[in-house]
Amino acid sequence: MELSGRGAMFQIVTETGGPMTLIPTLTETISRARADLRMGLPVMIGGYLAAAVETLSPERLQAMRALGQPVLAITARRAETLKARAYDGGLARVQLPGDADLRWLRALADPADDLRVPLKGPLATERGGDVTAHRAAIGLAKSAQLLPAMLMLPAPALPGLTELAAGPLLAQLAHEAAMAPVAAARLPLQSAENSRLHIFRPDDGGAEHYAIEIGAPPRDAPVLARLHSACFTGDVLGSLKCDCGPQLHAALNAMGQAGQGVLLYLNQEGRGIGLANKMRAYDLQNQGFDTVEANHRLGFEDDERDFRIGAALLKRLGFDAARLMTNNPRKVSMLEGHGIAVTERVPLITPRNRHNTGYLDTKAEKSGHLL
Ligand SMILES: Nc1nc2c(ncn2[C@@H]2O[C@H](COP(=O)(O)OP(=O)(O)OP(=O)(O)O)[C@@H](O)[C@H]2O)c(=O)[nH]1
Ligand SMILES: [Zn+2]
Repeated sequence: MELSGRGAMFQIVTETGGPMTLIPTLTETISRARADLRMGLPVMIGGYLAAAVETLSPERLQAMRALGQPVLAITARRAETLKARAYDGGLARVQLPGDADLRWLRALADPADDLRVPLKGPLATERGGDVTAHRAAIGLAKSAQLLPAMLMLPAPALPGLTELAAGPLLAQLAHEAAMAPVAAARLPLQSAENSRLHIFRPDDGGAEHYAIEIGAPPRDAPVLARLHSACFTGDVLGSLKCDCGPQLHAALNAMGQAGQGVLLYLNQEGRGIGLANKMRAYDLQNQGFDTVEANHRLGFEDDERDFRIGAALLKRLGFDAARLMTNNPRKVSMLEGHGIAVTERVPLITPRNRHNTGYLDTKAEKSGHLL
């Protein structure tokens, strides 16, 4: 490759790959795009200008409307609550009435006021045509833990906006991130003095995950293991609404007593929807919906977690078999499907109280938990 002065300088920096190595990869561009959406900046996806309704400003909405007629892409879950027809499989493209302002868009995206202001329709939705860009945009919003509602408008690329091709974005969002160990240190715990905390970092710019290794479990035997999804409210604040805090401590205590075990602390708060959306879900639960219905009304699936991470981390730590502490059969099958033999499911039953009993019943009735 011919190099200008600037390029030649780059080449000195890159020892092996040449100057192109300095250009962001697809994974890196996606990570940037997530940050853009969270800040309220639109991104370009497959020839569409795509903005997250949750973070869109009135000025940017006005600027988008000046360029043409946008549609609002929402999930079929959210469309169902809004009584809008979803012709595109898992999603719907809602047409914007001429007077639709940011308040209108937010009301469609966020179910907080659904009961107070029930009728948003009738909503007209589009059918036919290629929806790859819309699907990719919804996937990107979810992976940024934003409400899955994206304002979409075909537009020429604008300078400075992050640009992504729709098909590759969709494929990459389904791709498993590689986990690299970054640091580990001895960390004596109340439940087990002989413990180490390992930090793992994914290559996709996503959240770091942790492994607490108790004792020195032999790598050639099934390890007593728990995959624990982050729950700030339960783990840190001692919330009575769920069973997470008591489960975390019960698992660590059991491993401490056994003298060995591995607890993976996966930063998938709120079953993968993030703490802000979990609080939106709690607000809906206070209005009478159960934990599954609340997720659906927000436009999410019941469980948006990626349990492949758990299998990948166990493998990175050198284990290929586990005695898994869980009541969730999906965790067992996901591990088994990804190369970890589960030789035993160890139940992890914690006390009920008047605040968590409905939640536990719903997990048993709708999510197949063995409680
Ligand atoms: N969206 C949502 N997430 C919740 C709610 N209550 C708890 N959570 C989250 O649910 C997850 C529970 O994680 P785990 O205890 O590891 O998993 P589990 O599916 O309950 O399975 P077990 O291994 O049997 O505990 C955590 O990420 C919590 O933050 C809720 O009402 N809505
Ligand atoms: Zn919890």
